[in-house]
Amino acid sequence: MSAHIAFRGVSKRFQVKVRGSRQHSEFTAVDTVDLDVERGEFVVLVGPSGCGKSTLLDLLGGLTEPSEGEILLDGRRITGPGLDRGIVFQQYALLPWRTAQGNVEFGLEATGVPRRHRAERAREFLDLVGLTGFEDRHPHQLSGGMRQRVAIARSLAYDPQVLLMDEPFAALDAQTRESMQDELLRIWQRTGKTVVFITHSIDEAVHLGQRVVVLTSRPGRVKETVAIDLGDRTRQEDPRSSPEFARYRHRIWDLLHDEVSRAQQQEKEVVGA
Ligand SMILES: Nc1ncnc2c1ncn2[C@@H]1O[C@H](COP(=O)(O)OP(=O)(O)OP(=O)(O)O)[C@@H](O)[C@H]1O
Repeated sequence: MSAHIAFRGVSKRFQVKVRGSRQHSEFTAVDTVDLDVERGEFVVLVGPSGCGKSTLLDLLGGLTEPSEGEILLDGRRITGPGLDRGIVFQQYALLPWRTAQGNVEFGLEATGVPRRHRAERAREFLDLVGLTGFEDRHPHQLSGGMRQRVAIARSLAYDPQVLLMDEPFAALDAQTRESMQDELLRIWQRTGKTVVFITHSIDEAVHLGQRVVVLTSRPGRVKETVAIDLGDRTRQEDPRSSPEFARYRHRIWDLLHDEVSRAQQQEKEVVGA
């Protein structure tokens, strides 16, 4: 059987202006990526800054098209955005003039959910992310973590098969971030969504992922995929402090270390060019 999500030889090149000239050159951001994700899986992508993580997620979201190769969702080629994929970015992208409830309902307006069901559905998903009682607050009346919960509720409410998350917790303080990670694991267990998650944090990757995909420095390729076998983290007292957790953290750190050094060298070369 074919995978739920399949990247098949996916490359992405951008045209960039050559400095001091009118000419353009091609810049390879992502190079021949092959990756399968199973239905209901939680996959985390890590890699040095600029290695093409967001580009891969944008491709999967259909926000941009591959220069080569294709991405299949249940065997169908992705050619644009769709309600089968929900995206949560680092910045909340909420409508400031709408309440939490209104923001979640907004996500449902495009899906043809009848008006009378929208309010009920929005309440249900706000409850799922622990925001019962905050329905009538506007984004500026909510904390960063709460705003991100609204964004997650909005994405989940229209029932996408896949949740794409681009550093969704990066702007949060350490404690809020950890509790959001646990919240997300619970939501993932309850909803059975497929999650593709980007992070810079090795701890976050190990805590959340069933598999962590380590990408090379630019152009992004799959360097190695690490299967994480830590059991159900939501049932453990302090899962981040176990020796197994430390071993996975070190393994991924090791894989990333060389790539980050290479990426920093590349940056210096670009600045010095
Ligand atoms: N529209 C674009 N035009 C030209 N270059 C682009 C474009 N979008 C991204 N890039 C370049 O492609 C490379 C990959 O960018 P991308 O944002 O995917 O990296 P990333 O791994 O998500 O980075 P970070 O971890 O810093 O967020 C970068 O060098 C970036 O400058």
